[in-house]
Amino acid sequence: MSEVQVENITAGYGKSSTVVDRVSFMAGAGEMVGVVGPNGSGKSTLLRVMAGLHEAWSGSIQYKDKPLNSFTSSERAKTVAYLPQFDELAAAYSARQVVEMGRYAYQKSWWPAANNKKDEQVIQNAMRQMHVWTKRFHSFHALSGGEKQRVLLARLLAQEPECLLLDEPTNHLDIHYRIELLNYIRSWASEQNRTVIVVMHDIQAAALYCDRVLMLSEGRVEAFDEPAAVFDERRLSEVYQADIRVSLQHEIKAPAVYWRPPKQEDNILNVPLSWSETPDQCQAVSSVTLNVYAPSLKKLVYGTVLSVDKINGDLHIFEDGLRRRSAHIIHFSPGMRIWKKSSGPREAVFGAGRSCFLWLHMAEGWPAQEISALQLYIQRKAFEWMYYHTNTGLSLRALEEIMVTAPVKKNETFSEEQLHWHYLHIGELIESLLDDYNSDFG
Ligand SMILES: Nc1ncnc2c1ncn2[C@@H]1O[C@H](COP(=O)(O)OP(=O)(O)OP(=O)(O)O)[C@@H](O)[C@H]1O
Repeated sequence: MSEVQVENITAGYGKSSTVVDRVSFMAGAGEMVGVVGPNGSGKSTLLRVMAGLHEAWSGSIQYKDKPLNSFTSSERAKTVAYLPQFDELAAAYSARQVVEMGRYAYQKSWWPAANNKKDEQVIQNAMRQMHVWTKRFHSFHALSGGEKQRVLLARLLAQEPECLLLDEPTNHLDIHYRIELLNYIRSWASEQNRTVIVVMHDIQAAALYCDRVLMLSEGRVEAFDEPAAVFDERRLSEVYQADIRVSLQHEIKAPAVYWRPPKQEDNILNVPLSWSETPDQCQAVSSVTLNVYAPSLKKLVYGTVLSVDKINGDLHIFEDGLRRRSAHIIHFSPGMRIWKKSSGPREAVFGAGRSCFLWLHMAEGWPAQEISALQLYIQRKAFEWMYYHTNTGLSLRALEEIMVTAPVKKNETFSEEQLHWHYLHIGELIESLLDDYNSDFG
């Protein structure tokens, strides 16, 4: 059983610049742990410390309860194999000779020693696994970037270590080999009960393949947990300083992580959406029943909205249908109008000019925990759809302030197929509402 324990590691270069700051985590046998974080956050330095190639200022590393600094060099080679981010071999070795280097720790004389049967078998297997056996007589320097990377990985496998430390192993690999490599190291860890620690820039791959993820930011541990817990979009956006989105992927039970190029600021009208308790500016025309989740209130409010044919300011939401209990007001930009679909009470669309957004609503009451998964799923898909396919004029943040709820019955539960159905149809539903809206107001 292999196990890696990193305790309070602080490391850096020169005298003062701390690059890795009190990092602790552990990885168990059979586990694949991804190390993610922005450029310069200390990932490679941490890996070099773990490989025993860079000395930490303080803290300790243990493999199977044995301190790294107590290993002999051949014990270390049999325990940990490290793939650096950049590895340019100076001498003109053949691809096979590079892989043979992985057997160094097992040989009794100086390399290149005559390989025994076992060495031969391990070298061949490793090269075949990495699809470079046919390249064995080629000069390492004459290989493509991806072939070099696969030869270097074969060298690590030939080392037969307990733990692989890989610094961006999918560098230079095309999608086919990237998937193949990740599948391979994933099963190498699970089937042989060994450990993989892998630095990854591809967050989506980390979400798909890793059991746990260590996120570093400025040398410190920002999070260490399962991918779904670490890849929170606010955290990702803050750490990477980018607009990163995460949504549920029901088919593969991993979060889908993606990013967007920044939008031109002047294309976004940031409508201030806020809530208040007083209904005095209300212009009531007729009433519509809505369920609205107000993140700022952290609860579902449902009841009657006094719909108005023109909203030049505030939309009021009451917690009861009789307009007695506290009302909440959403402030809209001037000129925004309300439009009600005539065919039924289930949808209401509000918009300004050609833009609009949607509320799905139902009068049924429900316990928040039962609705939340479906509700969050649908509202995210709906807002994504609106953001990309319509000119709402609203920032995504503003859109998110008002959430879509779905028609559900009390105590109803949802299968994945139902969720999927909602996902597929929400776009069409919005599209048809938009068509109606545009023919009325376009
Ligand atoms: N040999 C070195 N000497 C001095 N400073 C270094 C050295 N190697 C790295 N650094 C500095 O340490 C910091 C962390 O570097 P490191 O390579 O560990 O980060 P990283 O998270 O792996 O980055 P990247 O994602 O770009 O590979 C950087 O600011 C870098 O400039």
